[in-house]
Amino acid sequence: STGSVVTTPQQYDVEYLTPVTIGTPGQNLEIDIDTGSSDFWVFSSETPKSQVNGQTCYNPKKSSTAKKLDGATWEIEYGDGSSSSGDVYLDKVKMGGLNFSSQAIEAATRVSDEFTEDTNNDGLMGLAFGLINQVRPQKQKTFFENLQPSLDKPLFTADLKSGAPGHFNFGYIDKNAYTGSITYTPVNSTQGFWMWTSPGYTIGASGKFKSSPIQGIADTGTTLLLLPSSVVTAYYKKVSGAGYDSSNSGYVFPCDATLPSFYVSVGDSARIKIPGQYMSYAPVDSQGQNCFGGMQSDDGIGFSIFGDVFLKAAFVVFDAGKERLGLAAK
Ligand SMILES: C[C@H](Cc1ccc(C(C)(C)C)cc1)[C@H](NN)c1nnnn1Cc1ccc2c(c1)OCO2
Repeated sequence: STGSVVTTPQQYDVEYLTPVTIGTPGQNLEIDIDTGSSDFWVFSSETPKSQVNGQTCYNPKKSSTAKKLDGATWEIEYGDGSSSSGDVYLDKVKMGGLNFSSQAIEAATRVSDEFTEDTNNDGLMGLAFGLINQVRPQKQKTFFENLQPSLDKPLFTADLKSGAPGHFNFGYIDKNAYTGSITYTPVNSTQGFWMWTSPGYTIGASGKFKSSPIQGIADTGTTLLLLPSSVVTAYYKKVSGAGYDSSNSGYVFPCDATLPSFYVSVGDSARIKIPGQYMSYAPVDSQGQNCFGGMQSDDGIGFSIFGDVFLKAAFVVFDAGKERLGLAAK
C-alpha cells in the first residue's frame, strides 16, 4: 500500500497541520506530525474543559471501535517545556488513504498551556522510533511502524513548503517532488530519533565550506533550526544589526536586514541550500521592526535540531528499512 496526505503551514510556518480520522464513525482532527517524538496523543473528551480552547476532541465513547487499553497511561515533557498526559485507547486511524485498525490513541487528560493556546492543533502524531514512546506499562508503536509491513517500501517522505501546503507520503518516493538526486546518509536511531550527522556548512553563496560535524535530528515538530552556538554566532556576524536579545532568548535582527543563505552539507558532496528568507522566522514586535532568527542555538539539548526551517528547503526521505535519511533539493 501507499498513502499521501496534505500538510498545511500555520502562520510563520510555526507548525504544519495534517488531517487524520479516528474511530467509527470517523472523527476528523488536525494534528502536528512530529518526526522528533513517538507518541500519538490527541485532545479528548477527557481533557478538562478549562484546558480546551477551540480544539477538536476525540471522544472514544462515540466510537464503536474504540477499546480502552486497560491500565495504560502516558505522560510526555517536550524540550520546549510543554507537556501532556493521559490514558490510552485502541481505535481505527485513517490518514492519507491508509488505515490501521488498532492504533494506540493517547487521549489527553491534561495538557500544558502551550497546547491549550495552540487552538488549531488537536494533537501530535510522533513518527520517530517507538523506542521512545511514553506509554506505560507497555510502549506502543507509531502509526508508521504499524503500517510499515504493509507499505510498498518501508519509508515515508516529508515535503514541507514555505507558506504553502506540502505532503507527507507513505510507502513510495514521488519522483516529481524533488530535483536532482537524493543523497542518503546513515541514521543512528539508538536514542529513538532520526539522528544524522552533517559534515559541515557554508554561510552565503560565496562563503567557504566549514568542515565541522553537526549531529542532529530531523524533526518536523520543531519550528526552527537549532545548531551549535559557534555556527549561530558565525552566521549572525554576517547580518548587520543582528544581536542576542535576552528578552526574547535568541538572535534578533532588523526585519529589513539582508540574510545570507545557509548551506547544510549532506554526505561527501551534496548540500541543502536554505534561502536567506527562510532564516527570518517572525517579527518580535507589533511594528514588525525586529525579527526573530530562524536559526538559534541548540545549547542544553545535547544535539542539534534540523527543524522546519531546514526541512522545508528539502525533500526528505525517512527510510526505516535501511536506517537512513535521504535529502534532495526541490
Ligand atoms: C518541541 C517539539 C514538540 C512540540 C511541538 C509543538 C508544541 C506546541 C503545539 C505547544 C507548539 C509543543 C511541543 C519537538 N518535537 N520533536 C520536541 N519535543 N521534545 N524536544 N523537542 C525538540 C526541542 C527541544 C528543545 C527545544 C526545542 C525543541 O525548542 C526550544 O528548545
